[in-house]
Amino acid sequence: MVDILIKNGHVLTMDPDSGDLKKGEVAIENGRIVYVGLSYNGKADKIIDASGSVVMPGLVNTHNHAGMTLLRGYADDLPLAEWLEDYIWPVEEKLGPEEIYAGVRLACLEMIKSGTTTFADMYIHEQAAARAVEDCGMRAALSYGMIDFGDPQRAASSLLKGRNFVKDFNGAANGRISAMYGPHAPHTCSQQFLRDVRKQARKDGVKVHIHVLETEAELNQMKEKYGKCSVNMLHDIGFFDSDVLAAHCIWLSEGDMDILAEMGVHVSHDPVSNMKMAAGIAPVPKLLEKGVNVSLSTDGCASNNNLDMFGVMKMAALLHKVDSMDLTVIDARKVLEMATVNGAKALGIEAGMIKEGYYADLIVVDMKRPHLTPLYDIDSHLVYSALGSDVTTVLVDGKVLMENGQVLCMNEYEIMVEASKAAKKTDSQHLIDVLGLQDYSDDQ
Ligand SMILES: O=c1[nH]cnc2c1ncn2[C@@H]1O[C@H](CO)[C@@H](O)[C@H]1O
Ligand SMILES: [Zn+2]
Repeated sequence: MVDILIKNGHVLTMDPDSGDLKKGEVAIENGRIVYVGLSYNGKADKIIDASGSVVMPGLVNTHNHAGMTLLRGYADDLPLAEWLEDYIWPVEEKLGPEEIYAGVRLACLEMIKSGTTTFADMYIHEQAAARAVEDCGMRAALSYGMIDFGDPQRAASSLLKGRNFVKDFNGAANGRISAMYGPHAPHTCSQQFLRDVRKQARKDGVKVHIHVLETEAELNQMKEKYGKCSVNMLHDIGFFDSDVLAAHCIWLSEGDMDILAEMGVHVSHDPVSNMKMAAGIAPVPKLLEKGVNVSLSTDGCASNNNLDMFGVMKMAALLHKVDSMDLTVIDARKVLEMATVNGAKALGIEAGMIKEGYYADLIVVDMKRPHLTPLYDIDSHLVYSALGSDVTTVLVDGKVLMENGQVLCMNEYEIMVEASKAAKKTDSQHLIDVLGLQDYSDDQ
């Protein structure tokens, strides 16, 4: 007797060995997939009928600042440096662990509702993020965002926070949480600090998550300070390895791409954020050609402004088509791979494919919708037509977090009220709070 059997769906395994199963069955026991095939010969405690739907691996969002849901729309349409330095960083000072907990709960709700089962995060008060992930049942690779700005005291306290976070949370929530080190970026962290973090991560056996060359300003700053770009600087101090997840990677030279490929660095691509922040266009087709593992991500909600990976998939495809003026440069299947297989690979988790022995992290996408009719090509629909709201059922670690559009792992209403209240801590003059436009007080 298995725990769950998913029947009657079109199973997109994303596993090259099994391919797609037109009417497949997936059996789940103790959080793992124990059978993928045409017909399971056995009983199950629970049957999920996926008729008219696609069953596929849950999406993996490899670069987020989940607590930034609280800053959604807080400061838009500003130059990136001004946005970060004059608006985002000062307001983050006002947010404490309770606010971040509310913000990450909101992020998890939004991610679950749009088919994301795992995310990688880098932010402040990350213990609160861990608590939110533990409570809601998602899987996550979390890191404490560390910045020293060349100040040795700040370096020491940042590293201590990062170390404590790794000590307390790596492997937490029954293994659903893995911890990473999260040095912010090569231009906001000193070389010595980056060396120390690198050393500590190797010692602790955990991965590293960092922003790399998001802006041309970073490239210029690095050239001025070190006489070389971020990639060369990091390479020269021995920072790179196959345990490094580098977000953005926009301003790369041909040589930089070769270094990333040679060192096995994973690149997280944020097409929506990059367009919104006018940061530039990452050379994704070239990186893929060189064998770099490129995954997809939303970035934080202050630069996206939502966490819908379906939107990210579509934008990833469109951006590189128009950039190269070549429609064939990236196809729907490649984008799906980036959002599932490649994401799981970057985070080192046995997910991203529906495969025996892998975690039962999967989603059901309803194909019987007006904007998905008629249906010629499933990959095409998932990337170019589907929306996060087409996801009806979500499982993580073999637990059903959402079923038929009903979120089971948290109270949606309560999460929105709590997040709206937490946003008041920003002291923003513009906040239309829970007593204004978003008046939930009379409901229920
Ligand atoms: O697009 C971005 N570029 C650089 N930094 C960012 C971006 N989005 C968020 N953060 C900042 O990274 C830190 C992580 O702990 C936070 O301060 C967050 O505001
Ligand atoms: Zn970021």
